[in-house]
Amino acid sequence: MITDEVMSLVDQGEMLPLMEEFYTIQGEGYHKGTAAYFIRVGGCDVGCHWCDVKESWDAATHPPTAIGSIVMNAAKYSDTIVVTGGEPLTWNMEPLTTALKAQNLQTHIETSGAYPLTGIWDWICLSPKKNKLPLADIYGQADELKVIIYNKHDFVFAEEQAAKVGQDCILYLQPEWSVREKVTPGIVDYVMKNPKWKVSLQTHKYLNIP
Ligand SMILES: C[S@@+](CC[C@H](N)C(=O)[O-])C[C@H]1O[C@@H](n2cnc3c(N)ncnc32)[C@H](O)[C@@H]1O
Ligand SMILES: Nc1nc2[nH]cc(C(=O)O)c2c(=O)[nH]1
Ligand code: SF4
Ligand SMILES: [Mg+2]
Repeated sequence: MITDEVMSLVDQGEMLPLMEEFYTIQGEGYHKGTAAYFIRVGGCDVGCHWCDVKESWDAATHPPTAIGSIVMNAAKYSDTIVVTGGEPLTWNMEPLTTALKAQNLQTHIETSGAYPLTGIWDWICLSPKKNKLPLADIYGQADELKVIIYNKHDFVFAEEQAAKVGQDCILYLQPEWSVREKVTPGIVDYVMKNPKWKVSLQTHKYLNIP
């Protein structure tokens, strides 16, 4: 049973519903190919029908875990920590990232931006979703924009989202995994015609690693 005290610590971000943590290679986006320790926090109500971690959605199925123990594990493995989910911004990321920075770790986040940006981040990967758009404030903070391409309209959505980020934000189109064979030729063609975009692949899935 989860006590009121634990619920209050989760509300403050001192504990987080931890789904899994693993040391792997960042598979996607700007830092692809770089070793990093992943912290996957449960809880997401954005509801992408093609989400590749639906098991993360229900926060109640993931044990509230003290951030001290999460950080202690992370520091053993890597100096680059990727916080993902689920939707990590469901929770207050201030305590976790403050503790990671106190250990001199680089903090990266993978987020849909659907909830207020909390925490101290060295790298923000914003991956906007049509069904729950990012809040206005995060666009100017994003270091990379990673739009998932599932169908043709997603290119239109990608341009709408790119119009909102800062000048230095790096722009990626990433095929939705289940339709990758169908959509990848269109992405290749689009990037050659619109070279401000780059292709991002989920390289960890090709490498058969987490
Ligand atoms: C599982 S999400 C978790 C973080 C956050 N909720 C988000 O969506 O950015 C991590 C990254 O995987 C991407 N992603 C999820 N399912 C995918 C799929 N089936 N194919 C390609 N990318 C996917 C998301 O867009 C996001 O960039
Ligand atoms: N290797 C690897 N790289 C990733 N980049 C973003 C991921 C995520 O699920 O947020 C992810 C992931 O799950 N595994
Ligand atoms: S926002 Fe992220 S975790 Fe949530 S459903 Fe979409 S891809 Fe999955
Ligand atoms: Mg993933």
